[in-house]
Amino acid sequence: MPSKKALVRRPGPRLAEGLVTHIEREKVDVDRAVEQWEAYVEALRAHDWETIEVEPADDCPDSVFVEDTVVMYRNVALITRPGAESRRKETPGVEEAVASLGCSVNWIWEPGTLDGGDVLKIADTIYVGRGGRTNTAGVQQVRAAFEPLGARVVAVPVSKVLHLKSAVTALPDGTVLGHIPSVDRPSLFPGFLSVPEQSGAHVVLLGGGKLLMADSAPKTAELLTDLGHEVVAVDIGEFEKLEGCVTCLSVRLRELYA
Ligand SMILES: NC(=O)NCCC[C@H](N)C(=O)O
Repeated sequence: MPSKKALVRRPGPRLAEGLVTHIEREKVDVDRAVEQWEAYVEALRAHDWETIEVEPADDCPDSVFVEDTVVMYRNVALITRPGAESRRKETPGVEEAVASLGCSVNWIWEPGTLDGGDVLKIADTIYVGRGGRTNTAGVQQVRAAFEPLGARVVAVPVSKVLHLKSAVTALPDGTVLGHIPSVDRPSLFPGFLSVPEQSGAHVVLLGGGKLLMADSAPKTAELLTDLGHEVVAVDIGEFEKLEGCVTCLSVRLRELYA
C-alpha cells in the first residue's frame, strides 16, 4: 500500500569526525548541524511525511546519513554493507527499524559492499554506482535481490564523487539531473538535464511535484522553478562539509504492507 513514512537518524555528538573523501575537511558546528537536521525533518513533516527516528548510533560519526544503510524496493529493505568500515556499525539499528515497520529484510553480504547513496531508482530501473564505496559484488547482490521482483538493475561507473547520487538524482518525470563535471557517463541516462551547481543535482521528491533541495544551489532552483517545479529549499551546510546532501538524510518508504 502507498505510504509516506521516512526514516531519519539524529546526528550524534561525533558528527564532526565524519568521513571526508573528495573535498577539503572544514570544521563542522555540531549544534548548528542539529538545528539544520531538525529543520530538514520539519520540511518532510510539513509535506505529510511521517518521520520515524532510527535509534541514534552515537559512536558512529556518519550515522545521520541514514540513506547509506538501507535500500528500499517495494516492501523489501536491503540492508547494506557500507564501503567504509567505520560505517558498518550503523546498520543494526536500521535493520530493527525497517523490520518493525513490516518490511521484508535482505542483506548485502561480504565480499559485497554497497552504500545506499549509490542507488538511484527511477520507476523500476535501479541504477547502481560502482565506485569508491560500492564494489562489483555489491552490484551483483542488488541485482540478485531486486531483479526477481521486477526491477532492471543498471550499473554505472562513479569515479569523480563519493556516490552516484552525489552526481545525479531524478525529477518526478524521470529526467536525470546532473552537474556535468561530477558525472562519469551522462549518456547512460535516457533523459539528462545538466544543472549549474553540484548540489543542484540533488533532489528529494516530496510528492505533489515538490522538490526538496539544498539552498546552496540557487541557480538550479531557479532553473527548475522555471520548468514548473516547486522547490522547497533547506540549509544543510554543515552536512555538505561532510559530503552529505539532501537525499542522504532520509530514506522514504513508499510501499509498505503493514
Ligand atoms: N548518501 C550520501 O550522500 N551520503 C553521504 C555520506 C557522507 C559521509 N561523510 C561518508 O563519507 O560516508
